[in-house]
Amino acid sequence: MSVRIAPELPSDPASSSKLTKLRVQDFPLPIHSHGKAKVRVMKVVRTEAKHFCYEYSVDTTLFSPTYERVFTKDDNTELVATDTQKNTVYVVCKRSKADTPEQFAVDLVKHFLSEYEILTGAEALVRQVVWERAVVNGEEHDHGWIKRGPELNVGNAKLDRLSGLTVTSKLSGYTIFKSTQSGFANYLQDNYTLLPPCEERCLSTEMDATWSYVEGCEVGSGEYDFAGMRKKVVGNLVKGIFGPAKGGVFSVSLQATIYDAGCLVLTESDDVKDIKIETPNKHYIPYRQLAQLGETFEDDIFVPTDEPSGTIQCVVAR
Ligand SMILES: O=c1[nH]c(=O)c2[nH]c(=O)[nH]c2[nH]1
Repeated sequence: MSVRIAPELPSDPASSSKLTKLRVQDFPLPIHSHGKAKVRVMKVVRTEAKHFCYEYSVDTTLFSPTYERVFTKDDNTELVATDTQKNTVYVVCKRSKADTPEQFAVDLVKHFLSEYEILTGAEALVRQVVWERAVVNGEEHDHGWIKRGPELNVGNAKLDRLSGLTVTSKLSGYTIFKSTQSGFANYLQDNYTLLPPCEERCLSTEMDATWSYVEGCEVGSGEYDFAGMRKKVVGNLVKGIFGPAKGGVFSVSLQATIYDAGCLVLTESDDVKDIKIETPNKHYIPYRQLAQLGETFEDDIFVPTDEPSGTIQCVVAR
């Protein structure tokens, strides 16, 4: 019978005969971290009456000055492997009662800091896929879901042992279209300008909006109503961009419109400290060649283009 003998690993990696480094000089390492990106998890919560589903893609990042030795000294002692971070996402998802990406992010960073003393900070970025309950014959389905568009609800939590908890919320890929009540005129005209001014155009964008919370908000309490705040912020962004349901509001530029919408958010939500709004301007170009094809352009046939796009963004802050 043959006996397998485990190969002896050198206890001091430096004494190993393996070549592990080529550098001839050490330099400072002012910034380092490690984490796992895009850990995908779907959680299904089943009640008697109906089911709920939560799909997330999570990035984790861990911070510890002690981990400098991992980079510089070939020393992996006490390193929380990125594979372990991935497993943690599944375990915390199982244990957590979170029904928002923000709360799941908070639960994750609290877990990391309470589990591993060596860490000085942890960050979790949680992107939630927006699954909408299907409606059949006017009734909400108990277990059928539909996903529309690239929209994501995102929560980010960063917990630092010294500076505490910071949470931000983000709506990404929110695609909107106005079929009127938009124009663009009075901009600089020079030898490079071809765009004709207009008082009537379509306006479209795939918006990202990121908001942070004023100090004193109990975002770490486990009870904060992130979902309610998201509904209010998104509602005011939509109101700011579209205006009243009958008649709307005129946009003289995307710049003016997103500033207006940002101000509305800050006025209506005392808890929001600032909001960053990013709006790539997706152009719908009038198809005037219709005339050459025996038809008339009546402000009705457009060519959608999203490349190149305008990149219009601002931060509105208190
Ligand atoms: O709302 C707009 N803002 C711009 O800065 C711009 N530039 C452009 O070509 N079209 C538009 N539209």
